[in-house]
Amino acid sequence: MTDKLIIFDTTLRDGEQSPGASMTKEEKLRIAKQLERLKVDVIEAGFAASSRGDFEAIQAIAAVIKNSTVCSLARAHQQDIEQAAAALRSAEAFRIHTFIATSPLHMEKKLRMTPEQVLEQARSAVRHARQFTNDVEFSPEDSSRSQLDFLCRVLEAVIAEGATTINITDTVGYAMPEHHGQLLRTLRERIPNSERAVWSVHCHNDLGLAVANSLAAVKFGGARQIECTINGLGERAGNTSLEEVVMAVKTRQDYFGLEVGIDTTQIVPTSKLVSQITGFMVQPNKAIVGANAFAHASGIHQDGILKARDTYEIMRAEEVGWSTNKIVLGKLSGRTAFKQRLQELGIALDGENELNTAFMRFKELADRKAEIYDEDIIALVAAGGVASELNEYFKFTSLTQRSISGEEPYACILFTIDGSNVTGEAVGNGPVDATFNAIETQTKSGAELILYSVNAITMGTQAQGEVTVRLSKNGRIVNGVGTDLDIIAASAKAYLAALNKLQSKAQKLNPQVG
Ligand SMILES: CC(=O)SCCNC(=O)CCNC(=O)[C@H](O)C(C)(C)COP(=O)(O)OP(=O)(O)OC[C@H]1O[C@@H](n2cnc3c(N)ncnc32)[C@H](O)[C@@H]1OP(=O)(O)O
Ligand SMILES: CC(C)C(=O)C(=O)O
Ligand SMILES: [Mg+2]
Repeated sequence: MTDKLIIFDTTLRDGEQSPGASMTKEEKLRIAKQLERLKVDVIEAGFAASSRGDFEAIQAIAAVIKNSTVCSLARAHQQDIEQAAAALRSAEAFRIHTFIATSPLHMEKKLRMTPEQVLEQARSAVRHARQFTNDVEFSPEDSSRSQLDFLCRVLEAVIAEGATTINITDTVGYAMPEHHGQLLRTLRERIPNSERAVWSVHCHNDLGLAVANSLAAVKFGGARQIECTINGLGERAGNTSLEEVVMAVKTRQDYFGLEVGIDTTQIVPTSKLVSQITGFMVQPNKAIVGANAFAHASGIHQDGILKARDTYEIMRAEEVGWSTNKIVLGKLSGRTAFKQRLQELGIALDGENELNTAFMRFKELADRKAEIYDEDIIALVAAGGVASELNEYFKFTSLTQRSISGEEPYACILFTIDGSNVTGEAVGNGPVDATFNAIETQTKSGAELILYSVNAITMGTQAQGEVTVRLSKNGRIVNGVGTDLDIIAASAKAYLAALNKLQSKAQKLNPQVG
């Protein structure tokens, strides 16, 4: 029978130790329910003794989660362990996770304890935890900088006291994959009662090696539990990322020979939820859950993908919860991808010559524009050239805007319509509303605003703001994006960009419009 790899998620405990990722009880509960849908084996819900709020969050999670074991962290202290047990009491299945540092540095400088005192405290913590549950995990903190002989003594002692999981930690992300795998193997070989426990790893990403170290511990050290977090959230540079280890073990089943119980189609929804709640954006090129993880921009790859997805995809986007992979049209695209997109848009061109002409126009446009959207292609084919696409019909010039407490915000915008200067003035419920009203006094588009979102694309108070505006008119929906240091000016640019798209569609349907 194939061995199972236990997935222990610590997004709600170590993940929350990320500066800025603190979560409310309700937010933790939402994430815990999603982790249960993802079918993680163990949810570390928090550190019960750390605060009243965390205690209550663990209690609330323990009360509703039925299909995953719920766990709380506790120092090797009687009171911490009792708090953990009290918070977890109503869970269907629960685990107490107790820990104490075993490295010379931590014992001497932080705990100010002798190794013998640490050994005794570890032993009595596990003994105490076993009074509340048969499921007790013990972590020697800073394992990778601990002395092997001492580690063996402590671990043999805690297993004898009834610890059922032994979690080898790389607390500061110091380990190297080969050594970490070797460490696990040596410990399991040297400790006489090692077979009585499940061996686990908990790695940090300070050198970007958390996933590699975890997988090495599984492959070469016999670890059968990985501690990880969604999006790799966690203290400092974060923890092992759940999505990466799970997909590595699943995609390379031939190499690992292990099963995971995770419903991988829930990976992307979980990643999005955690990102939305914590406000930590996922970088576009992040493995598995980044927006570009299944996107193809270059012609040779697009051609390969359209002929056989396996050429450039080792996993299916759908397998991890994306609706599909993406072919992004741009200056590196080739004829195959362009032709395919025309077909998807229902545009039939007459023979290879027309296709070649359209493709040349597309390349010319792509050289000047980062990404080519469907509206661009429609306009490009309809207008018979690229010129109309590149000339912005509505073009931003400048904006004056005033917001004074107690007064209605006012905006005055200068822009061009088909090359002629116009000025619009209006008030509104807020500065953005006033700006959009001012634009409408001149364009009279009557379009409905259905989405407005702001993103900071650089850091700090000098951040470039990126605004997306989605407009709807006569059943057509378009997005406009605008960037500026001034968020209101970015909003105006985004609104005008969306109007340009509506305009180019209208021109295609009725060339007299405008
Ligand atoms: C590697 C990790 O991720 S460990 C988990 C880290 N997570 C957290 O620390 C988040 C929650 N922590 C907290 O809310 C607080 O630190 C508390 C409530 C746990 C403790 O608060 P305080 O009592 O004010 O102690 P403080 O945080 O200042 O110092 C920690 C104390 O715990 C001791 N300690 C640290 N780890 C352990 C341990 N595993 N077992 C026993 N004692 C420990 C330290 O030596 C120190 O003791 P001292 O006060 O006698 O010097
Ligand atoms: C408490 C332990 C498991 C930990 O988070 C670490 O060592 O990084
Ligand atoms: Mg940690």
